[in-house]
Amino acid sequence: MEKKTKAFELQQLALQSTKQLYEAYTTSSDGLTASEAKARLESFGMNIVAAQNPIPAWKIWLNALKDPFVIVLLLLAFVSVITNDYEAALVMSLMVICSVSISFYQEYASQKTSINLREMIENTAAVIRDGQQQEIPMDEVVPGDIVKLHTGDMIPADGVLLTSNDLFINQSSLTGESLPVEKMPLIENNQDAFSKKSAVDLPNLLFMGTDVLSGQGLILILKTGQATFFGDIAQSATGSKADTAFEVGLKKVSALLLKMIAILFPVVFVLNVFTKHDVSNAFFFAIAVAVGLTPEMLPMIVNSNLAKGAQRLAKEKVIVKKLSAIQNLGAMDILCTDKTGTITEDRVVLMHYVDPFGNENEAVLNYAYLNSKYQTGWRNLMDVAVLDYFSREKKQLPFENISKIDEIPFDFSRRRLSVALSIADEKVMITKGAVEEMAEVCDSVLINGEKIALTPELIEQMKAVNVKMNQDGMRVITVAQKSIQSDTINISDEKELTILGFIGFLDPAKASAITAISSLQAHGVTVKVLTGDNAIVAQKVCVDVGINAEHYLLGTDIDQMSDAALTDQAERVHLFAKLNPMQKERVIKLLKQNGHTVGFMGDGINDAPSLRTADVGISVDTAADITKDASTIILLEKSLEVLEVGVQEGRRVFVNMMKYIKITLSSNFGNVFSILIASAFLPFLPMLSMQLLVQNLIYDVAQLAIPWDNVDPEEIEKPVTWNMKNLVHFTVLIGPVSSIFDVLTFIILYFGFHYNTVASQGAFQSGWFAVGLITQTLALHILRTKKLPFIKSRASLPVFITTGGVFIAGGLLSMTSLGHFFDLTHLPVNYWLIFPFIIIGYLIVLQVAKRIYQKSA
Ligand SMILES: Nc1ncnc2c1ncn2[C@@H]1O[C@H](COP(=O)(O)OP(=O)(O)OP(=O)(O)O)[C@@H](O)[C@H]1O
Ligand SMILES: [Mg+2]
Repeated sequence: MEKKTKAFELQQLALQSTKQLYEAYTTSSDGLTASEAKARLESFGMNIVAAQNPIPAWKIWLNALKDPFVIVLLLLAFVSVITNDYEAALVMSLMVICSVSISFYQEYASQKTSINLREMIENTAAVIRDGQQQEIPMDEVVPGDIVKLHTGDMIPADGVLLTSNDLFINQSSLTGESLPVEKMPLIENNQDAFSKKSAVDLPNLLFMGTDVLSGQGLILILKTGQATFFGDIAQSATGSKADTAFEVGLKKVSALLLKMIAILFPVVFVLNVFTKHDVSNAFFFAIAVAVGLTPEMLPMIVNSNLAKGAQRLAKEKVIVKKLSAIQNLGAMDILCTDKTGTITEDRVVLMHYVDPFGNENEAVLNYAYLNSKYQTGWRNLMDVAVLDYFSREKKQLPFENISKIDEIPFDFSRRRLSVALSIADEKVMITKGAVEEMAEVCDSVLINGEKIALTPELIEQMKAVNVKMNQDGMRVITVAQKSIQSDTINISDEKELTILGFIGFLDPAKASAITAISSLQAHGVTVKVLTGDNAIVAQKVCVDVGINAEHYLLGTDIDQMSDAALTDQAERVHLFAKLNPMQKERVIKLLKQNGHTVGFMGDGINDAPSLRTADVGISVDTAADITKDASTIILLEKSLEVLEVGVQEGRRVFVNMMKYIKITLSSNFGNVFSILIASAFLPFLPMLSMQLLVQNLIYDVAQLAIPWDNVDPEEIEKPVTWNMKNLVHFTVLIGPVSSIFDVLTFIILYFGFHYNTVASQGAFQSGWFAVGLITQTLALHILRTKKLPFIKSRASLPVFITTGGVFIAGGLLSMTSLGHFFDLTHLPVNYWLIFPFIIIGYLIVLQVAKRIYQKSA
């Protein structure tokens, strides 16, 4: 309903004249004043949608309270109060406070980290205020602002178009339609046609969440933030990126555990009712068992691991926009990258301006300069290089009276850029672009001021000039021109052009790319180059940085291949040249489908679709807004070296998270057996619900240190991926080891110490409490590494500290009167003499089981 009214309101506004709108919004073509803008920001609020708002602290507290562990504790506390056991109630309340505080803190801190990181990469909008154009953070745009739009910009908020120039918008986030839509302002003679259209189809309405594919425009902002059309759908749009393989695996594990709990709960309950004839105790015991099996720490450990990793990466100038991207970074086994700025220097330099035969020619430079200077689309490295050269060499144009008539912006399928100028009253169209695409639209060449029709010989001669330049690693662009009559130009005018000559840019391989690429390859990441440039230049650069580019595929080649054929080729080929944005994306999609975790690194607006499709989209801070928006990782310095560091960190995070999951899953699996056996045979509960919960809490706190743990270098040598089969195998093999020693403990306590009556249950429970706590904690040290624990691989100090904490807590509870709160009793000295042997026996068997697992995995 609300969406409808929003649309309706926008529609009504869109049909008003500019003058009416200026009045309604008390603004003008000079924009708002700074003070007015400030006042509006205060009354309308920041230009952000609710989905981007941080979760308020009270909600995080509430979420922490919703934890099953906490609920059971509260329930037990409540029962304790009813049964007048105030001591127990007090203890349980303390535990609740402790647990809730920890999870609140973790959750709050990871949210803060991710907000801080996001703030480091800011999108800006070009607003006109006080008659001046200025860049302001996009979230400070207010209704009434006038905003200038260019190729590659995101539309900052909902607005109405005032003027436009070949403006094409991608509205797919709103409509799902991926074809570009042309937008134009309302003028007298299109009013009728406009009034019949729905809001999204109105050519003069632009919406937040969409972006400029090409052209320019000027818009008046009507609605900002949550009031925008996008406001309501942002939630689903931002959350739409598919789960990472890790997240999928995590969900499977959680589902598995839930199933285990669902089956176990009734079984444990019924068994204990029959054997102990105490319904309420049996019920609470079953609940405590269920709580013990719930991996309540899982989200917390995962989040704090990721936040920790993101902070470390930020120090390396790698900004992670979405925390879960770190998992994919660690799992990535193919990195696709564009060429310019990634494996070549970030600066392209103009080196040559030559006529069709390769002789230096000032006219070629002058025309190239005019083209770059008067185009207003996205200015890329090559345009910058032309302008730089001109000013650095203090060149002067030999003409006067230049005015601009029109332009056709660059796009990645034409690979050309045209401007129409009037030079001393003569109208010319100047076009520059990729050699192959220019050849299609030129029919003559200018040689010594003379226009000569193209002949096969001439074409051969020019090709030789190009190839020579390409082989030297130079990218070449053709410059051409023709006289025109009309005052507008469009794509169909790009024909019958006369070639003036070529400009050559030096785009040399980066020295640092060589080491970075070999190191990535050594660590199991294959690097592939996906470029829009031609094959000869790209091949040269690939050879320079150590990428095997003997075989390559062109955009035109892959268009003729079936998905299956291309998948097969894409596995083997490392260089793809002359690709348009859609072709780049297709290669990535197919590699992904073939089971790889694929990263893509690019900085152009042509890279946005690929960045979105890749498992990890990597871009740079200087890239266009839509490019940054499509990426999950932003490098503050564009270099493959920091990426290498990022990959290592991603793997480290992955390994640490996996540790927790493996250990938790296997120890839970083992506990299931122990509890079933104890439930069936003992005349009393093997442990009180309270004791189970305390044990659980202590153990959980100990695991909080895992994100700070060391990782063996061998474990991050290769990409790390989720492997469900190995995980199940590990669980089934390792889990029962603890059951064996639990049962051994039961036997010792029951038969050796004769704790076999309800009256002596306290001692029995205390005995198992100590064994369970210590074995689970030490298991962490054995299972955290593939190597010999303590000697060949040592945990980090924080892990040792928390482990020590468990020992102290366990000792205090077992040996001092503190344990009485939980009905734990002192055990005879004899038991403590046997205790170390149980523990050591367990550790040895566990180490052996781990070895067996490794041999078989
Ligand atoms: N501003 C421009 N004017 C004319 N032609 C251009 C311009 N920008 C790019 N081209 C042509 O289009 C081709 C493809 O563009 P570009 O090199 O930016 O693609 P890409 O896929 O991003 O490649 P890269 O891997 O080098 O970044 C260029 O090789 C060049 O021939
Ligand atoms: Mg590029």
